[in-house]
Amino acid sequence: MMSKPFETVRWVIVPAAGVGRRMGSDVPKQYLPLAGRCVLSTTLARLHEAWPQAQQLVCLSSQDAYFDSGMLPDGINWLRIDGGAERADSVWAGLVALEGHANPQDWVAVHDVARPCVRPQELQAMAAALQGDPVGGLLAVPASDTMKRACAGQNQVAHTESRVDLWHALTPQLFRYGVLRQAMHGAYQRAEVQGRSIAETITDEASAVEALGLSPRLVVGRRDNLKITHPEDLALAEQIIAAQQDALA
Ligand SMILES: Nc1ccn([C@@H]2O[C@H](COP(=O)(O)OP(=O)(O)OP(=O)(O)O)[C@@H](O)[C@H]2O)c(=O)n1
Ligand SMILES: C[C@](O)(CO)[C@H](O)COP(=O)(O)O
Repeated sequence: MMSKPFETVRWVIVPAAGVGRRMGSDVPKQYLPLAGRCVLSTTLARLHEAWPQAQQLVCLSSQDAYFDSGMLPDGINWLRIDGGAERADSVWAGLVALEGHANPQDWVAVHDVARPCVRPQELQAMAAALQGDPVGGLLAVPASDTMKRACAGQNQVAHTESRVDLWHALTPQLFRYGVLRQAMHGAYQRAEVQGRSIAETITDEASAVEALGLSPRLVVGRRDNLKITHPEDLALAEQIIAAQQDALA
C-alpha cells in the first residue's frame, strides 16, 4: 500500500504587532534582548529551523520603529504584513494575505512572537501528530494547579473549579487554511452581531474553530513554551533557553 506523502507546514503567521502593555517596557517586548539576540529573532529562528520551507508572514505594527531585517534568520522566506489593533486582527491580516496563494488544505501555523522558547523538535512533532487530520489542533498542557473561580472582579474565591480535562492553550495553533479562514471570518461576523470586539470574542484561533462546531486536537506541549507577558517572564525565558542549550551540548 502506498503511504500518503508528509504534509509539510507551508505557511506560518507570526503575530508580532503587540505593544507589550503588561511588560511595561519602553520597547515592545519582541525587541527586548534574549539569549544574545532579541525575542523576535529567537522566535523566527526556531520556526525557520523547524519548517525551513515555510513562508513566514511576520505581522508588525505599521508604526513599528524597531524592526530590522538583520533580525531575520539566514535563508528565511518571509513577508512583512501590517498587523491590526488586536492579535486576532494581525492573524486575520495574515490569512487575507494568503488568499490566492494558500490552498484550503494547506497547513497554516500561527505562533506568537512572544513565545521564543518553543523547541523546533516540538514544532515538528506537532506537525507529525496532526498528519491527515481534517481540522488541526494546538499545543497545550494539562492544568496542574488547583483552579479557583473568583467572585466577579474581586480577589475573593467564589468556588474551586475542577481541573479534570482542563488544558492551557499555547501556540503554535496549526489548522487547515480553509478551516481557519472560515472560522475567523465567522468570529468577526459574530462579534459584529453581538456588538463586541473581536478580542472579547476570541483569544486564540482554536476558539474560532470551536465555534464552527469542530473539535481541534490538543497536542501535548511543553510547559517551558511560556509566553513572555510580564517582566519576570523575560528572566525565566533566558533560563529556559540556557537550559535547552545545555541539554543539547
Ligand atoms: N494588535 C496585536 C496585539 C498582539 N499581537 C501579538 O499577539 C501575541 C500575543 O499577545 P500578547 O502577549 O498579549 O502581546 P501584547 O499585545 O504585546 O501584550 P499586552 O497584551 O501586554 O499589551 C504577541 O506575539 C503579540 O505581538 C499582535 O500581533 N497584534
Ligand atoms: C494565543 C495565546 O497565546 C494562547 O495562550 C493567548 O490566548 C494569547 O492571549 P493574549 O491575551 O493575547 O496574551
